[in-house]
Amino acid sequence: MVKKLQDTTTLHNDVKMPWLGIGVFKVEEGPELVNAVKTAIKHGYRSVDTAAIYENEEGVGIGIQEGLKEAGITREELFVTSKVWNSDLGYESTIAAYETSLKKLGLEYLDLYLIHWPVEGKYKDAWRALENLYKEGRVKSIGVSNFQIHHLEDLMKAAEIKPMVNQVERHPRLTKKELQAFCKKNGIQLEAWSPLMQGQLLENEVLQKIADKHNKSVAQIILRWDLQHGVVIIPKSTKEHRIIENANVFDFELTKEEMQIIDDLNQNYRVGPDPDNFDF
Ligand SMILES: NC(=O)C1=CN([C@@H]2O[C@H](COP(=O)(O)OP(=O)(O)OC[C@H]3O[C@@H](n4cnc5c(N)ncnc54)[C@H](OP(=O)(O)O)[C@@H]3O)[C@@H](O)[C@H]2O)C=CC1
Repeated sequence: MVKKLQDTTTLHNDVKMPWLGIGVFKVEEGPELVNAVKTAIKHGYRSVDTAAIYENEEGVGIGIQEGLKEAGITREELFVTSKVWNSDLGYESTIAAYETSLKKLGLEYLDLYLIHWPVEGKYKDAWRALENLYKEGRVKSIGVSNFQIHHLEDLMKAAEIKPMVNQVERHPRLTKKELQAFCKKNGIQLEAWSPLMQGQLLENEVLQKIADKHNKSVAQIILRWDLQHGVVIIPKSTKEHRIIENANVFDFELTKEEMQIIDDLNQNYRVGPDPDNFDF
């Protein structure tokens, strides 16, 4: 059972990944971004999730440097994720994209590098690039994002190394039960993006009732539900009180019945694009 903010899950290559990190999607370069990353590290977060397409890797890098300094911890104590964007998928272009991300972040390596979207006809070459970066020791772990079961099956047929992580949209309205089971069976760690459904679930009455019972917020109930399902979470907030709130999910436990009630909220409803039907 996950007990504290700095607890980790062990990926199939034995790398340890924190169960909880901060996401920074849609946070533009500038002081708000730098502060969010710094504040998260100050409050004990040890994982940061960004992507080339967010166009904020430079600010994330500054936030990391300042956060490490203020918290008095080393780079090795932090887990940093970025993602290669669709237009860069390809062998050489993916390697080049990795270099660019490192440069922008001001880092010498990433803990996790992901293929952002499963662009047909492109993700296998990109995966070979990730495998080589990994084999050369230039990235600690590699994975994918927005991959459905059939994408994973297809990739694994050609792959030498199995993805360590699959980061997908997941929240109580989109529980992805089959994908979760598939990932578990194959030793692929599932990670939830938009775990709070971008803030759209926070008024839900069913969740509010459970929250009241535990004297917690709806956001905390959802995040706890993920953790108890063995899913890594990266909620985004730029506000200090919410950054603290979202990390305060290690001192209570949902009952089996409560877990089931939340599972039953599933409607296969997405806030983001469909990985089987996107055109970017
Ligand atoms: N791989 C992929 O394709 C994708 C990955 N991601 C990653 O996942 C991360 C999280 O997903 P994201 O889409 O940002 O959405 P989230 O589900 O994390 O929701 C973020 C929204 O909820 C608000 N919020 C956060 N905490 C609370 C709280 N405790 N109470 C009330 N409101 C709250 C935030 O506002 P405020 O900041 O004002 O607090 C923000 O508007 C991203 O930042 C990104 O790193 C996201 C989308 C796609």
